[in-house]
Amino acid sequence: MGDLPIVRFEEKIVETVKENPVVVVIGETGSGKSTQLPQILYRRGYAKSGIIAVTQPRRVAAVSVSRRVAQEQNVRIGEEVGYAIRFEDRTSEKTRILLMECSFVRVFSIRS
Ligand SMILES: Nc1ncnc2c1ncn2[C@@H]1O[C@H](COP(=O)(O)OP(=O)(O)OP(=O)(O)O)[C@@H](O)[C@H]1O
Repeated sequence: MGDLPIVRFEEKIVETVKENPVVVVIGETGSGKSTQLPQILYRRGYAKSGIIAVTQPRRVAAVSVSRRVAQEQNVRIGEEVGYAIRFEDRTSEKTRILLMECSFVRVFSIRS
């Protein structure tokens, strides 16, 4: 989605992430924070030694955003892009962008 507002700030975001352990990105609803930020970090190599984890407040949002990201990456869910919600783990060894519901984060980090 090259025309989403966040894409214009890619260089600034990457630069800021490089220099700071915690970065807060504020943007309008639909500006691309959930779908584009993980893809920006992914193409800049941030998943080489781990997983880019994205939290969503609700299960349905975790599934929907992961579907969107998988579609944009042209992969199937459970491959490079997956999601983990209660009672459903659609990840694999290949997964590098992981969408999860907030309440699942603790369980997942204990399990990994
Ligand atoms: N599953 C989907 N199917 C179709 N379009 C989608 C889907 N998910 C997101 N989009 C589109 O991609 C754009 C970016 O969505 P994204 O969720 O990344 O925005 P956001 O900045 O995280 O919004 P919010 O602050 O509401 O979470 C939106 O304009 C939306 O229309």
